[in-house]
Amino acid sequence: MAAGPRADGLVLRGVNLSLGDGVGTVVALDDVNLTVAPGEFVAVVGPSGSGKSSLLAVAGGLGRADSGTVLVDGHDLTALSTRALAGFRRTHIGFVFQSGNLLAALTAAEQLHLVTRTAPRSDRSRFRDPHELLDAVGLGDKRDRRPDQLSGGERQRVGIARALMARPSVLLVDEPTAALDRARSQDIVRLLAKEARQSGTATVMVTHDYDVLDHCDRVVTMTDGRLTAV
Ligand SMILES: Nc1ncnc2c1ncn2[C@@H]1O[C@H](COP(=O)(O)OP(=O)(O)OP(=O)(O)O)[C@@H](O)[C@H]1O
Repeated sequence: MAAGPRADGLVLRGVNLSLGDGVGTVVALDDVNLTVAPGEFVAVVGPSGSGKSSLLAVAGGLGRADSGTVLVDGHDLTALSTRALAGFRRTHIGFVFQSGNLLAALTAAEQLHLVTRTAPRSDRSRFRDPHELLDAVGLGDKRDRRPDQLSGGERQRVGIARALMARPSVLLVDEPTAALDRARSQDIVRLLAKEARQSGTATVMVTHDYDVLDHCDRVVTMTDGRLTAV
């Protein structure tokens, strides 16, 4: 695997991305530069359509930039083959989505165990203990519940725990509080801040929720594909 210059956490340098083709082309990312240190918690705000989801996709290797560099723990994602990128993503990058994206038939503990079971044997030693992790996110007593037996905030906690199973270097979080009331939103973002610091995970959260920004170390704004510090 190609290693770039040593740079822990997440580094985006001069990243450009256009989407669509012909007359419909949109510049989703325009010379984006962003560094998130291990343990740092950065929020990304900005209008709808400004490129926030594109930023998470490129930072997490779900999509490829047209140009520029994306480093995760010093590894240049742009230099990896599609196959190598999929393996790297599984062990180094965690994703948390708006709805939690849980499997309806599985209990909270089973959602976490599944991550271990579907991973190659060589990756298994790095995983955290599902029970300890569910304790850490405040769900120790609800580990045997399925998603329909959990509240929205609890489902989101399971999603966060699942994303942290492989001890990722980078955690990418897309609007985690969109479906939650104010008190639960505060709890969830406080949990993300605590986990970022304790586990040293470089964490990026896209949000429209200005009430939760106090828990973040830094806030950056996307406007028309350009990133600026607040
Ligand atoms: N597959 C696509 N083809 C063409 N244009 C696209 C595609 N996906 C997104 N876009 C456009 O790229 C721009 C950035 O979209 P993106 O989803 O990154 O914005 P966003 O800030 O996450 O928006 P929101 O807050 O509404 O989720 C928008 O103008 C969007 O319309």
